[in-house]
Amino acid sequence: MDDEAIVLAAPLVRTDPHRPDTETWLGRPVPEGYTDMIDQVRELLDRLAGAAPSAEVVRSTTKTVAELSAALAAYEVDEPDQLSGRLGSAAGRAQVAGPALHVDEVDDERMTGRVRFGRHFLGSNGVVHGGAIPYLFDDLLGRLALGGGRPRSRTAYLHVDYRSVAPIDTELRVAAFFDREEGRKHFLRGTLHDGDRLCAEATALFVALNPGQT
Ligand SMILES: CCCCCCCCCC(=O)SCCNC(=O)CCNC(=O)[C@H](O)C(C)(C)COP(=O)(O)OP(=O)(O)OC[C@H]1O[C@@H](n2cnc3c(N)ncnc32)[C@H](O)[C@@H]1OP(=O)(O)O
Repeated sequence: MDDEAIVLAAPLVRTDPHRPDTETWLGRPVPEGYTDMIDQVRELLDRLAGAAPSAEVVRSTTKTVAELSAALAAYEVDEPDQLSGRLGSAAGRAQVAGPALHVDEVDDERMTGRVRFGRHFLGSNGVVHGGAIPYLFDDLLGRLALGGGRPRSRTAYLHVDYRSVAPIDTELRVAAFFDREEGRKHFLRGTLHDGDRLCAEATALFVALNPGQT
């Protein structure tokens, strides 16, 4: 097994000091174990990306996943009642489209945290897919854009510079900064580091929505 294969086969380790099992959403308690379920789906996506299964395992996995989809379909809700992507203190807001981002510190102007991209986000050679990094920055900067009592806003542009490769299955550091405000325009920037090494940085404009604007 070469070094790259060893990295890709490393055990999945996820710890979430902010596990929000007691969190409420829309005044109702989040079902116990909800974030564990999301973690398991993340792990499933990582295992799926990394597996070359036998036909028998393909058949049984297809059947099991179809059964799980049917079970969840019975609980489908409209967007305002959705939990995934809405749990602010859960890793990655409990949204599996992006990586499990853990926010460590946040104030009105700054946010820091950690993120680990699993095998699901592999591009090639043990490196995170380039498309996954803008997702991370949009989410990170979008959250800070909403901080400090600022109004809802949408990303007008997001510019990402890839400075060096970002490895998967590695805890990376993220930081976001609220740079300045010009009327409805909010300028933010973010960084992604592996240790002291800068992997990527981003600048973004978020435009505050006018009343009634979706
Ligand atoms: C718990 C929840 C946490 C959530 C975190 C996740 C956050 C995710 C955030 C998103 O991803 S939002 C989805 C992606 N973005 C969009 O779909 C936005 C699509 N675009 C729009 O809806 C509108 O173009 C936009 C609201 C951004 C702006 O349209 P408006 O009609 O409201 O504003 P307008 O076009 O008049 O522009 C206002 C100012 O911004 C400037 N501007 C707008 N777009 C720009 C641009 N692309 N580049 C440079 N400047 C831009 C524009 O020139 C102008 O500058 P001035 O006031 O100085 O004249």
